[in-house]
Amino acid sequence: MISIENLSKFYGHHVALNGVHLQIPNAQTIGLLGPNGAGKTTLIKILTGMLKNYQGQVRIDNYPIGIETKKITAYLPDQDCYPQSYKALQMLQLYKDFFSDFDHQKALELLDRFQIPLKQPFKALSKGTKEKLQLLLTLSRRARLFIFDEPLGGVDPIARQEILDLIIAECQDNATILLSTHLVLDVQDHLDWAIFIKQGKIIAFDRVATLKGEYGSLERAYKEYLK
Ligand SMILES: Nc1ncnc2c1ncn2[C@@H]1O[C@H](COP(=O)(O)OP(=O)(O)OP(=O)(O)O)[C@@H](O)[C@H]1O
Repeated sequence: MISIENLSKFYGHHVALNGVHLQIPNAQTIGLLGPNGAGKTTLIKILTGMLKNYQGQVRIDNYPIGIETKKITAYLPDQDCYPQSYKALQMLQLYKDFFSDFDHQKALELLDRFQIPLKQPFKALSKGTKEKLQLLLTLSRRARLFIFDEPLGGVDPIARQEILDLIIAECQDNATILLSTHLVLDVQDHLDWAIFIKQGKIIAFDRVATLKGEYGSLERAYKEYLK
């Protein structure tokens, strides 16, 4: 699904990604895990076409990053990208107008399921509610690749599990999910694969079942690899 060869990214003299190689399989849920400043967001920005100035080869579904890859990739942008005065139903309309693969009915059902207030503008929603709304908009696209950069930080633990279950359900429809998070404990039972990244280098890329078998838990493996 995602093929990355010898990818490096410099910000001035600072190296954010350093010779990254990754072959990410189709229809799997992959955690992108690493400490602050490891290069996770930089990698995601390259995959979503937001960063263009890099060295190496990156392909999604055999296409170089561009219009074709953007069509099949649903990415959760940060909150600043949203019209702050829009209410939830206006957000749905915006997505419907913008993305031909947007499933409006599914989004309506998820609005109800997550009890998103319909009368408040985006800017008046709590942090966690904003995150839920953004997530459900992203998940309502019929994309082949979903990329989430730290989607769960403001969400309470019960909703977090519900959202993770929802994300995983997408994968059963043959989508690939790349999820960057610091919440290793919360996601460890939801992931098929884990990428450990540190200082711009891939430290490990393995099946979560293998890592759990070897270290007892994904969290322990994370600590061992990234200490
Ligand atoms: N626009 C930028 N200009 C200069 N340096 C940058 C820029 N963006 C990121 N960096 C640097 O590149 C490195 C990787 O940053 P990145 O945001 O990709 O890390 P991250 O793993 O997403 O971190 P976090 O978990 O804290 O979000 C860091 O050292 C960061 O300071």
